[in-house]
This record gives sequence, structure tokens and C-alpha cells, in this order.
Amino acid sequence: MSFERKKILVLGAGYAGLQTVTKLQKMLSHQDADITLINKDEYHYEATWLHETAAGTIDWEEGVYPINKVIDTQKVVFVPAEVTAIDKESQQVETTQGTFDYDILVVALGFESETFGIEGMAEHAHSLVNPQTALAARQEIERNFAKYKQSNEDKDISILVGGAGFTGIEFLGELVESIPELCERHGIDYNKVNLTCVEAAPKMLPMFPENLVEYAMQYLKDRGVKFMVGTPIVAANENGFVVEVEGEKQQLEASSIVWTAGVRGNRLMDESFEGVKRGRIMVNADLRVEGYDNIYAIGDVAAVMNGEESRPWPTTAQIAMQLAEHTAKNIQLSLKGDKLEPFSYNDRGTVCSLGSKDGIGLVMGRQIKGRKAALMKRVIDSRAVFKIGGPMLAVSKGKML
Ligand SMILES: Cc1cc2nc3c(=O)[nH]c(=O)nc-3n(C[C@H](O)[C@H](O)[C@H](O)COP(=O)(O)OP(=O)(O)OC[C@H]3O[C@@H](n4cnc5c(N)ncnc54)[C@H](O)[C@@H]3O)c2cc1C
Repeated sequence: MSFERKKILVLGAGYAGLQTVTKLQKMLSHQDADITLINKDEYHYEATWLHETAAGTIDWEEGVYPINKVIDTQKVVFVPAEVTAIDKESQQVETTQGTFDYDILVVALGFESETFGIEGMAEHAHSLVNPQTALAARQEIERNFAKYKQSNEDKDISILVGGAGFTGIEFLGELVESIPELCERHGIDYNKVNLTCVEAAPKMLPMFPENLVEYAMQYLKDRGVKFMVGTPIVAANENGFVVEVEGEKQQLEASSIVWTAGVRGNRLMDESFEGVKRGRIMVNADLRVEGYDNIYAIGDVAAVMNGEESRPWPTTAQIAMQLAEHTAKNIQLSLKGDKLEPFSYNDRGTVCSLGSKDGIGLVMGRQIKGRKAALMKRVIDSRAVFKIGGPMLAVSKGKML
């Protein structure tokens, strides 16, 4: 390829940013471009495994790997730093490790918790947005079990989960697996543990057909989970959630509260671009930001339109990785002076785990449940590791062995 050497700057090393870089390093030679990747931490984390860290079914180290392990350091400079500002006019990005110029920018700064202004939620509830927050939830749950045994109280141990969406249900699926073991370790009767899921909408898991939702709900109910659907949480405090039932406010007491009902794109997006809604910016068909031919936004910071339904695709790891592959391809085309290609999403389906041995899913239009779904989930999780890090990483970090 012969063209002027460009500076490509990629922000964020989640599924979107890291997949972009690992593709670019294969597609471009050192003479073609300077590639720099900036990420807060020195490691990549599997965000789709955070509920497992939070419930204690995996150690947090199992869901992370060093970024240097998957990048070609001959072609990519990795800078561990926090991005603090994006200046589109001067084509510069400010970070805690200095200012970086770019010719082409890929913004892949991912998601944060969204509490929709519910009073006290951000201060009092745990969220599952990165390994630190997931670990904090787990440590508090474990501390409460240890304290309970020592206190000789006759009160139950209560955990409240806000939200019966994908993350809330997957988290409950892990909890019903880890809590019996925690009870055994501390000599606590499992019947003394209250697990309650509170959901404002009348229905949980809206992306799945009714029979699969029923299956998941029954699976969790059989293991002691109580559901309060159609019950909005109006506040959170040191004692638990305040909910509204038939117009009356009620305090639900709990030793741990976890909020899983909302995510948004990175707040830096609202500060850096116009027309951003909840941290997500609408992108053109070729994944560039309107008005900026040299800026791509991908993953959870992007609203990518589903042409058929006239609304954006839900933000997922699956689409983030496809957006990344497409962005790498379009960057290569742009460097050659060729026309960019429009993105088209290949939705392969979704699997919601219920712990490590069960689950529900819609894959290639077919329904699956039980052990088959659990196995499929392990395949999906391992595939993400393989796609970014290749076979060696899939062997050491994947879930197939
Ligand atoms: C518990 C859970 C389960 C999920 N399960 C599934 C699933 O089964 N299937 C699925 O497809 N999706 C799932 N998702 C959604 C999926 O995890 C996200 O859609 C995906 O992580 C988005 O990828 P991303 O690369 O855009 O962002 P992220 O994964 O959020 O990565 C963003 C990266 O940017 C870094 N960063 C953020 N801010 C800064 C900054 N200022 N400076 C420097 N670096 C920064 C972060 O540290 C991170 O490394 C799940 C999410 C959760 C929470």
C-alpha cells in the first residue's frame, strides 16, 4: 500500500477498541500508519462476564488479560491512560499521560451505569460495569455472610437485584449457584437467604419469547428467587430499595443492593460531541460521526441504525466486535483512497445464562434452553476471546476446557 503515513488513535480497549486494533495490526504494515491505543487499565476485561465476578463464580483475574498480550508492539503503541477530553477541531485527545494528535480517531469508550436519576441509587447500590464494581459487590455479599454468622441474628440475609433484564437475570443465575456454597462455608441455612428481583416493567427479558422467559423465571423461582415485577424502584438508601406498590411507597430491606437495570454510553461522549443521547452518538452507515470524516464511533458509545426497524440496534458485545472489524476495513479503504462500505449487522442471536449449567437462547432463529444453552454460552464467550487474542489466548482464557 502506498500513501502518506497516518496517525490512527483508538480510545478504549473493550470489545470494540481492542478488536479494531488487532484487526488493523494484521491489515496494515508499520509503514502504513502509526497506531496508538489508549485505555484506562493495562488489561482488557470481558464485560460480558462481570456478573460472574460479582456473584463469585469466577475470580476477577479469570475475566481479564493484559492488553500487551494481544497487540503487536512493533506496530501498535499502547498507552495506559484515562482519556479526559476529545478536541475535534485541533484533532487532539487529552489524557492523564499527555496529549495525542490523530489523523483518524476511533472512539470506543464503552458503557457506564445509568440510574435514571433514581434518588440514592448511584451512592448506595452496586453496579456491574467494570471488574472493580463487580468485585466490590461480591466482597460486600461475602462480608455480610461472614458477619451474619458471627452476629447470631435471626434476621434473613437479603440481596435485592434491581432489574430483570439480561444482566439482572444472568447475575441471579450465578447467585443461585454461588450462594449455596457460601452458606455451606459459613454454616448458614440457605432458607435464611432472601434473593429478590425488582422490575418496573410488567415483563422480564423482553428480547425472548414468552415460553423461554417462563423457563428462566421458573428456574430461578425453584432456587428461591422472588420476583416483584411491575414494581418501580423510586429510591435507594443504606437499608435497601424504596419501591412503589399501588401508589404507596414501601421500604425493602436488604444487606446488599445491586442495580443492573440501566447502562448508557460513556459520559465523555456528551462532553465531546453534539447530538449525543445517554452517551451514544448516531453514526453514518460507514460508522463515522456526522460532519467528521476522520472520526469513527463504535461499540456502546454508538447508535447504529437497524434500517428495517428505524431504530438503533441494542448495544452488545456481539455488535461491538462486528463494528470493530468493519471499522478496521473502512480505515484500510480510506487509507487507499477507496470508497468506504456501509455496515451491515449479522445478528447471530442471544444466549442468557442461568449459572454455568443452564440458560435460554435464540440462536440463528432457533430456541434453545438448559444445558445446550449453557454450552452455547461457553462457545460464545470463548469465541470472543479467540477473535481478539487467537488460539493460545482462547486456550488459556476461554471456557471450553
Ligand atoms: C454483566 C453483563 C453481561 C453482558 N452480557 C452480554 C452478552 O451475553 N452478549 C453481548 O453481546 N453483550 C453482553 N453485554 C454487553 C456488552 O458487555 C457490551 O455491549 C460491550 O462490553 C461493549 O463493548 P465496548 O468495547 O463498546 O465497551 P466496553 O466493554 O465498556 O469497553 C470500553 C473500554 O474503554 C475503557 N475506558 C472507558 N472510559 C475510558 C477513559 N475515559 N479513558 C480510557 N479508557 C476508558 C474501559 O476501561 C474499557 O476497557 C453484557 C454486559 C454486562 C454488564
